[in-house]
Amino acid sequence: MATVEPKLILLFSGKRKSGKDYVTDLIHKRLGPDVCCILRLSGPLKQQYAQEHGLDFDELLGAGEYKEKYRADMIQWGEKQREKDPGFFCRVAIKAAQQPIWIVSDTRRLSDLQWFWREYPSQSRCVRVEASEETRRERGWEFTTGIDDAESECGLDQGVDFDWIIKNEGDGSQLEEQLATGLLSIAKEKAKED
Ligand SMILES: Nc1ncnc2c1ncn2[C@@H]1O[C@H](COP(=O)(O)OP(=O)(O)O)[C@@H](O)[C@H]1O
Ligand SMILES: C[C@@](O)(CCOP(=O)(O)OP(=O)(O)O)CC(=O)O
Repeated sequence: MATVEPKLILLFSGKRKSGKDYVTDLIHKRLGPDVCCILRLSGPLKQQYAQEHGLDFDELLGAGEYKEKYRADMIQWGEKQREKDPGFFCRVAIKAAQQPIWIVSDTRRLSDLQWFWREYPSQSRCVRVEASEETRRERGWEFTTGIDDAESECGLDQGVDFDWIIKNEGDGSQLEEQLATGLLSIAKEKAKED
């Protein structure tokens, strides 16, 4: 398990090219590396997948064609791991966490959220990053059968009452305002609960 008990965990999800990494990087810069860390469930998945398949881990972490080439097979491989142990990637991802606020940038399945809700019920908040298909296409997204209609992309489309929804359209000119008010609102609500 993690070496520190978190005060707040922001569980992010969103469709491909909705801006999960972009938004979580902005929040990380806003709060600072002493206060928060970004954790990725896909990190340990890609590392083990790369090891088992003799692939380049750094390339899989990138945003280019190399990752997309192996995405479908990584999804299937990852789902087989999750069937055996739904919390495996969550446990590995939080091991390095030292800061009081955790930003999990890439939850995709109810089993991901359920693990955090079970292990950290009072600290976990669900955040959804949304962008129109037009905006996502402008950022390089193309609908891919077997990926954009599968659990990896659709697993959290229903059944989640999100604590915060971030609209990340266009150049995101409204983004900074949303982040300021959203973070303040979550902090205030958490303080009332503690
Ligand atoms: N508000 C924004 N303004 C400018 N560029 C953005 C914005 N949101 C996302 N992007 C860009 O769009 C691309 C996809 O964003 P990313 O965060 O990687 O999406 P995801 O992690 O959801 O797949 C990246 O090149 C990123 O820099
Ligand atoms: C097999 C994956 O973990 C690959 C995820 O890679 P990224 O997290 O890099 O994806 P995006 O940022 O949304 O483009 C997805 C899964 O179903 O576990």
